[in-house]
Amino acid sequence: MKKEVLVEKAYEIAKERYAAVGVDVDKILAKIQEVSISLHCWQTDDVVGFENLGNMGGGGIQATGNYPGRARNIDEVRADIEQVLKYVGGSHRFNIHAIYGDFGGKAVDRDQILPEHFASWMDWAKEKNLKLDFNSSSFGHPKSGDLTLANPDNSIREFWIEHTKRSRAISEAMGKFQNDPCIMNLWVHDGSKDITVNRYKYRQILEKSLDDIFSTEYKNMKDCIESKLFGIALESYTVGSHDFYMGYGVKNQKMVTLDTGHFHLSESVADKISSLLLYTPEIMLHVSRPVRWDSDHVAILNDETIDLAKEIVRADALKRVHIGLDFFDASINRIGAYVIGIRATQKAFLQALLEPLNILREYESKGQYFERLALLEESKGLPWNAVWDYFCLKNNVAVGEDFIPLVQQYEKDVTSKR
Ligand SMILES: C[C@H](O)[C@H](O)[C@@H](O)C(=O)CO
Ligand SMILES: [Mn+2]
Repeated sequence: MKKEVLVEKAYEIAKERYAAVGVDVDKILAKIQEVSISLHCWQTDDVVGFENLGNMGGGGIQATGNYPGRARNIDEVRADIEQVLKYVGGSHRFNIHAIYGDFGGKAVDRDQILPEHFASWMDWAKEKNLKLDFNSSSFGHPKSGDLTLANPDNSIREFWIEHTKRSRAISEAMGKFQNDPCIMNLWVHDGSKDITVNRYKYRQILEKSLDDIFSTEYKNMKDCIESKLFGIALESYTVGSHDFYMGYGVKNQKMVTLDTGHFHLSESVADKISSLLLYTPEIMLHVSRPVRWDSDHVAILNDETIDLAKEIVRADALKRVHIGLDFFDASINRIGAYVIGIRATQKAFLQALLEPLNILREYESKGQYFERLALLEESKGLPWNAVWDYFCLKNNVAVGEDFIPLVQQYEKDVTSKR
């Protein structure tokens, strides 16, 4: 029997199976189609960028591995992303770091970047039906050091404030161009390798810098601020900790970015969703996979990602939570890495949407906790994968593992020749 027919048959059976627990699968299919994911640009090239200043590395992050074929220029990034998009259903976004500007071979320092350096990205995104998001870049620069926006040295701090203000202006230009708010993430690695006796002082400086940066109001961009547990070589102290940004975000009604790799490994990021939703307008996610530390492994369909998606759906917050990816694995085929991570994130949200929530909530309201636990357990085995396959089929993208040979072919034809 043809695979298409099998997928359609399985979908019809799944529909009935889900209907028995009160879930309308056709409606869920329409919802998952709307779940948009912001694809990070930096898995294409191991977070190097195109600044022509000589990326210094460092600044709290590090891509590991040397799999051949990383994108070496903007055209290769675009070609790779276009390839990735062939294997994922739905319409998505593209998230650019400031160091990926189209600088035309010139050395443009970070306090000099302008919207025009991103004009070709805007045109490309429009052509590909992608909306853009943006990030200021504090790492990999001679002025990165241990401290940027929290630096007591005026000239260094002002340099980074200027960079971040310009990044916001670029985000505004992108948002206006695409007629949809561009979300700008601010993550700085600022911290200390060893014990510091100035925790309060650096946080005070960071707060002042942020107040200055955010003093310009924009209509077409939204800010989000990302904490971290620690950066590489900055293990003892992080100025922008979760507590810091949680406080800043609540006080100033800014979006907080939750990167799933930025917490203690046994800490539940999913559990943070409902608290943040009560006190901040929206949330940004960086879906990642920490292995023992913030290792930025490719996102997979693990309990953490499923729980995160479930908490968002249970809070009816799909419109208030923006889903971005953040992993950079340089040890495997990079196009394959994207496809796995995007599809895993979509699958997690599909599972969340298929949860028989009405019955589960009814049980809970009546104190029927055995029944609640039993249905939670049984619903893990409901045929969500038949719905997933059907979603892929309807979107004309590879069903199941069929994308593996396609990614291999692109490697053979394109990336292996770089
Ligand atoms: C390159 C990204 O901005 C970076 O990964 C940041 O989001 C982060 O998570 C740092 O650990
Ligand atoms: Mn991140």
